[in-house]
Amino acid sequence: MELYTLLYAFVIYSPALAANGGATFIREGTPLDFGRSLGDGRRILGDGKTFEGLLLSLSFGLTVSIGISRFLGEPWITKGFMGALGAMVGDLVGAFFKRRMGMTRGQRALGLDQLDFVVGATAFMLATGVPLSLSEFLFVAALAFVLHLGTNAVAYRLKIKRVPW
Ligand SMILES: CC(C)=CCC/C(C)=C/CC/C(C)=C/CC/C(C)=C/COC[C@@H](COP(=O)(O)O)OC/C=C(\C)CC/C=C(\C)CC/C=C(\C)CCC=C(C)C
Ligand SMILES: Nc1ccn([C@@H]2O[C@H](COP(=O)(O)OP(=O)(O)OP(=O)(O)O)[C@@H](O)[C@H]2O)c(=O)n1
Ligand SMILES: [Mg+2]
Repeated sequence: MELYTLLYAFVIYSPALAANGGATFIREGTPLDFGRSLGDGRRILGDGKTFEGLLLSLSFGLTVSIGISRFLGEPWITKGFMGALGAMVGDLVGAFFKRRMGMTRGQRALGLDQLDFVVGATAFMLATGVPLSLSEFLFVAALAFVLHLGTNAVAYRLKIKRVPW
C-alpha cells in the first residue's frame, strides 16, 4: 500500500481516535446505565461509561472532523463525526461484553480494549457511505493497537488514566 493511502486512512479515522482518547479526561460522572444491572446481577455498562465522557469525546471528535473537513471537504464534518460516534458506540458495546463476562470496570481485556472503538468507527463510517478497504481497516486497527498501549501507559503516568492499559 502506498504511503498516501496509509496517511489518508489515518486522517479519516482521526476523529474516532480523538474521541476515544478524549473520554479519558473524565474520571467520574453520571453513568450511562444510571447504575442499573441486568438479570445476571452485573452492571449494564459500569461506572466507566458516563454521559460526560460521551459528550467530551464527541466534542473532540467533532473538533477533529471540522479540522479534516478543511482538507477533505465539508461532508467530512458529518462523516468524521459518525466515525467518532461509532467509536464511542463500539466502546460501549465492548464494555457491555466485559460486564457480561464478569469483568469489572477497567479490568484488562487485551484486544477488545484496543479494537472495540475501531470496529465501531468502521461500521458507522461504512453506514455513512465512506468506502473503506480491508487493508485500510487492518492498517488502522494495527496502528490503534500499538498507539493505545503507548498512550495509555503515558496517560497512567500523567494520572489521567486509572490503569496503565
Ligand atoms: C508507539 C508507541 C509504543 C508509543 C506511542 C506513544 C504515544 C503515542 C504517546 C502519546 C502520548 C500522549 C500525547 C499521551 C497523552 C495521554 C492521553 C491524553 C491519552 C489519551 O488516550 C488514552 C486512550 C484511552 O483509551 P481507552 O479509553 O480505550 O483505554 O486513547 C487511546 C487513543 C488512541 C489510540 C488514539 C490516538 C490518541 C492520541 C495520539 C492522543 C490522544 C488524543 C487526544 C487527547 C485527542 C486530542 C483532540 C483534540 C481535539 C485536541
Ligand atoms: N463513555 C465514556 C468512556 C470513557 N469514560 C472515561 O474514560 C475512562 C477510560 O475509558 P475506558 O478505558 O474505555 O474504560 P475502562 O475504565 O477500561 O472501563 P471498561 O472496563 O468499562 O471498559 C473510563 O474509566 C471513564 O473514566 C467515560 O467517562 N465515558
Ligand atoms: Mg474502552
